Amino acid sequence: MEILTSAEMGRTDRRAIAKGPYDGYGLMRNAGASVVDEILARFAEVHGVDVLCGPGNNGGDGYVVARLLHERGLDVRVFASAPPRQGSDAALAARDCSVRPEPLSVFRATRERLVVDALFGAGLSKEIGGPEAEAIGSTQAAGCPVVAVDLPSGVSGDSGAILGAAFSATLTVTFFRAKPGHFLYPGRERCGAIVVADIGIAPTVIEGAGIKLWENGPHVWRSDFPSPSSQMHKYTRGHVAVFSGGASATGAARLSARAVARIGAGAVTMLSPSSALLVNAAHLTSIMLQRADTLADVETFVANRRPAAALLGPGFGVGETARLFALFLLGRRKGDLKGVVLDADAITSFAEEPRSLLERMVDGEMPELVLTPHAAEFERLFPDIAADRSLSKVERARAAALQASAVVLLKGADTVVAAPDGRAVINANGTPYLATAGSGDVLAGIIAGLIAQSMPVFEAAAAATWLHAEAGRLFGPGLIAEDLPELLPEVLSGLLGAS
Ligand SMILES: NC(=O)C1=CN([C@@H]2O[C@H](COP(=O)(O)OP(=O)(O)OC[C@H]3O[C@@H](n4cnc5c(N)ncnc54)[C@H](OP(=O)(O)O)[C@@H]3O)[C@@H](O)[C@H]2O)[C@@H](O)CC1
Ligand SMILES: [K+]
Repeated sequence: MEILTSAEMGRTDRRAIAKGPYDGYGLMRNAGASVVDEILARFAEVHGVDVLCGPGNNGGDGYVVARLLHERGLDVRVFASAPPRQGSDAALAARDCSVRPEPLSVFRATRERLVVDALFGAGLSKEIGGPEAEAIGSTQAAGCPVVAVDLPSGVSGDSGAILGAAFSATLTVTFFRAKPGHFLYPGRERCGAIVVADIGIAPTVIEGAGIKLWENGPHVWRSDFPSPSSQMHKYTRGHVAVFSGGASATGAARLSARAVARIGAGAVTMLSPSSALLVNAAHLTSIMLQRADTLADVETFVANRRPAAALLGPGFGVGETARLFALFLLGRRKGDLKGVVLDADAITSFAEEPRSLLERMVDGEMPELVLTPHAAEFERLFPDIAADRSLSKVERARAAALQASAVVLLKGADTVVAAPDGRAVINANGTPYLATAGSGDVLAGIIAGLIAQSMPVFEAAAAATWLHAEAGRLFGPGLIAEDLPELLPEVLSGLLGAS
């Protein structure tokens, strides 16, 4: 499913109205009716409903909800912060609603009554204060259920940021398509359950509108997902080079290598410094092992063994060696090396001299780059982008992707993957159990393994994020990173079997 910004949704509304069959008030009636359907389906025991209406069209939806619930015999009260603008669709909705509005300043939430939050939606333009903030405080204190119309008021639809104060909804009903603020934190945790309602806008209305943001899922990348054929041998299924750290830091790279193998790459070679060869040898079976202390060692390996993808960073150590190896790999030709994944220490290694990475020579013949920073690593490599508080997480990842000519996977509970051409996904199937040591090493391995199997890099990074999260969900409590590669076969069976 596409995710639309407020501006894109506004354009979509206008196009839909121009195309028909619904005018603005028609769409608003459909929107209100869809909220009422959800309320009746989910809160059957509620008899009293307080509908809080703002001055814009979000408030207009609220008047429709109030009218329909009143017509069904529920005890409905309406509290309005300001009257709708004359001539607006909201004014029509208010006119048709026979429940007389009271001023929002007299509203006090009670535990037994449902609150419908129709104060602000897509048009939230400044911090919430005054009676609206008091209404939010009173609702939180009462602990009553809250149904948010479009967005919980106070949550920015574009960034998920909270402007002053925001409702914590039990349910949010949004229209046509979800907005970034439904998926990006902190907004996401304020939405409760999310329903995307059909209000009579045809999906074709956004065709050609240049929407480049999606909720991550198989629909985004399934057609590029590798499926092995009987004609393949282990090297055509992709050979991945994974770089190990020193003797006391080898576990991270082994987690990565295990994930590379489990995601279906045909062969994995661990490139290890001499100091760690014995430790790695003691732990590896199907994964090959190769000594690599110097750049010359890496050059020889790449020339002779031609890995399809390389992963550098997990447990590797920060410094000159990481920079040297990374820039060498990125200087190959794509025919020899499809892609390079730089994770963890490899990202931090460029913090002091980002230009050598960000301004490297790039042409279409060079290996693709995937960067997988968490927030702190992102800040080290892209301090200016990270400092710009006006940017949403999606916009930050996109700006970084453009600057680095790389796919950027910005981690978190709401991981965003962005490509230099502006395409981006927000991941929504994560679980808190994934926040465990080594989890990121496994993710990086899955990406490298998919690239080696010829999956395009943006799709590979998006697929890896989703599969990794699915594995985490499958295991649940008690998850450690070692479990994740072992769960991939089951996740893959579900994915490949279902299609
Ligand atoms: N046909 C359609 O398009 C459809 C639209 N639909 C519905 O319309 C909603 C969007 O409507 P909208 O654009 O009127 O914006 P909305 O969120 O109601 O607020 C704007 C008003 O609030 C004010 N305001 C903002 N922030 C404030 C603050 N902190 N404190 C105080 N005031 C503040 C702002 O003031 P201003 O910024 O102009 O000064 C303006 O007066 C959308 O979310 C969906 O629910 C559906 O019915 C389907 C069809
Ligand atoms: K709202």
